[in-house]
Amino acid sequence: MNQSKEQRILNFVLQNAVRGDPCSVVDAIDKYCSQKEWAMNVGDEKGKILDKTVEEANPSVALELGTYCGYSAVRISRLLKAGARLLTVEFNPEFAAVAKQMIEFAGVQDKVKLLQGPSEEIIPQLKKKYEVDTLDFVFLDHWKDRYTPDTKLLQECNLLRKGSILLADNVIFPGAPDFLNYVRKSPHFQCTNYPSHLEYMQVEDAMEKAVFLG
Ligand SMILES: CCCNc1ncnc2c1ncn2[C@@H]1O[C@H](/C=C/CNC(=O)c2cc(-c3ccc(F)cc3)cc(O)c2O)[C@H](C)[C@H]1O
Ligand SMILES: [Mg+2]
Repeated sequence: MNQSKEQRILNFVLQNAVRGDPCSVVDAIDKYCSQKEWAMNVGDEKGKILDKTVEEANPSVALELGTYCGYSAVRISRLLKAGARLLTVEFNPEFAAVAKQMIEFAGVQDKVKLLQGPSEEIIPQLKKKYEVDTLDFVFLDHWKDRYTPDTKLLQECNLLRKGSILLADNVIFPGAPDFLNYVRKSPHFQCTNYPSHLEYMQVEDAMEKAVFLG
């Protein structure tokens, strides 16, 4: 059975990155996906915005929706302080398997917990099953039409606190118009837009930061 693109990306990392070095894993994925096969990783340009926002949040507990190959899970977790953790949610078993190996090769497995399943089922379990009080940082990068329902679900489950930072990828391309509408109109969020470009392309994209005001 021939390999998937995601398995080819993983193999390139295993052969070209340095085990235990998260930066080399991120660089290897960017190299492969910019030169060989495009893939929907957040990429380096938007990745730098992600880095700055993670550093601003300095989270003890972070959540990512849409692990895919694990690029942003490795990118986020490399910045986490001692004892901090990232919970990343992926419902596709093939992608979860690739991401698990990616995370372990990068050596960040002690900081990252990969939760396999749909976000709408996992989010309501975070407090009791995963011992989360509130989330300091949330990265939204899953199906774009799920950003709004999952943001509402995070609020309903009391998982956000005053100052919790949400960061959403792709608010221009492919676009998340209802999410932009929701957070920008809501009195509970203070929003900032970060213009950028689609990963590995010269297409306009942007990220949106939404700080929960309580
Ligand atoms: C319903 C269950 C919801 N709950 C869920 N629960 C758990 N996991 C979920 C859920 N919903 C989805 N996932 C997982 O997250 C991943 C999905 C990621 C989606 N990302 C995009 O679609 C995108 C497209 C482009 C793009 C740009 C230009 C193009 F030409 C083409 C594509 C660029 C980008 O940066 C993009 O992030 C993964 C594939 C999928 O299994
Ligand atoms: Mg994306």
